[in-house]
Amino acid sequence: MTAGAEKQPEDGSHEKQNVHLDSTKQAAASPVYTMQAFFDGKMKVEDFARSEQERPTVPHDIFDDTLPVVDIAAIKDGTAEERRANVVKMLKAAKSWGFFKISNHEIPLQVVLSNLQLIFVTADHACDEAVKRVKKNGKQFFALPMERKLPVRAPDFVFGYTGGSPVNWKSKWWLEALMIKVTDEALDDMIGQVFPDEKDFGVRFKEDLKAFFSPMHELSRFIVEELTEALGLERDTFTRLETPGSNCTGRMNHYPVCPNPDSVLGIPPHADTQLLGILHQDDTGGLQVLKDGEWVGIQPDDSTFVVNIGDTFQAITNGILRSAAHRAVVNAKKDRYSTIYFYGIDNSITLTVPPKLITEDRPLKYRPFTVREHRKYIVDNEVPINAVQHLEINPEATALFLEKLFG
Ligand SMILES: O=C(O)CCC(=O)C(=O)O
Ligand SMILES: [Fe+2]
Repeated sequence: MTAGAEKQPEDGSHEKQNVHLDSTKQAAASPVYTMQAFFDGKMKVEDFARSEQERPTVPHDIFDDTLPVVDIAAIKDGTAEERRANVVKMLKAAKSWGFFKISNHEIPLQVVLSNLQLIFVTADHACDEAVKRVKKNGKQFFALPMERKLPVRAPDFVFGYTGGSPVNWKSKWWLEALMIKVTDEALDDMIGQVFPDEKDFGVRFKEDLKAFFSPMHELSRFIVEELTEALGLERDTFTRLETPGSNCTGRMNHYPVCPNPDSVLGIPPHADTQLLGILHQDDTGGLQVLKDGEWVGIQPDDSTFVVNIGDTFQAITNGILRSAAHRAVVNAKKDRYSTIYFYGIDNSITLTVPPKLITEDRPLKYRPFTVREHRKYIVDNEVPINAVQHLEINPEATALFLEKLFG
């Protein structure tokens, strides 16, 4: 998730990866995180234990293979019939599951793996020369000692390194994550901070990250626009709200192996904030989606990515698209890694549902909101499962709004 409670100018212009603070100041401003406390011996696995009702009932390696798979190449270059069939399938999945897989997306897996292995290494995939070199040098981000990772931490819990959830939260997360705002400035900040003495490596690292982020960005826009058009709106109704103040973020999650996986959660049930996310998970398994009240394990496979609708897309489509709750469970055998590209629109613009999506059968459900305020709500409330509900309006307010809108 890309949640945060940054205290920054309302125009969002100064939202950046805050890595320049000196570490003493950072330490004072930032919470201590659960995995950090665990690695330091200050927390035990038992301290991560969830209540009976919250515990994962489905293990990490039990999957359901019914998640729809959408063929992106067929939408781009297929016959009219193939295109229609896949767009219909995608819209249906976005409404019912809030999740779908995409195949033939034209982003070579190696692009994801080789550059992200610079951050974390999934040994099975370590075939690329660059990856081997990085492994040997021990430069993978997550393998760095905590004191080198922590300064990349942003106190706003949006961009930077977080070693779990803040220890003072009720919810104790078993993961560490790196969130990178996808701008040149943010990437330079992060790389300069982590690898200050290795300029050549830094340049290559950044090139590799961008080689991943750029096509993910294009792919995200394409999917958003196809869904928008399928809803009967102008194609760029939402993508035109993308600005430099948008929240397009890369997120890398590392779930360390856990001796007692049935009692903890990597990430508890939540929905993502932005318009959509595109996820790659390694072959371990652990992503689970709430579908019709049941937790469904999503089978890892290297030929597809997993796409999910975020709260912002649900709210600005008047609830037509679904931002589904999902969670990550961990296991006792092997570390797990996942990588997500989150596509977001401007943080500060007031978003409203397009009138075309408000009908007698589907009255206006969500009040005007900004992405920034929604993210703040999510963090302030420790990432609740159905955060989007706080954007709902009550019937009286709806009637007033509709009267204003339609006279
Ligand atoms: O690791 C996963 O599979 C899910 C991660 C996730 O939901 C998130 O980072 O928001
Ligand atoms: Fe998520």
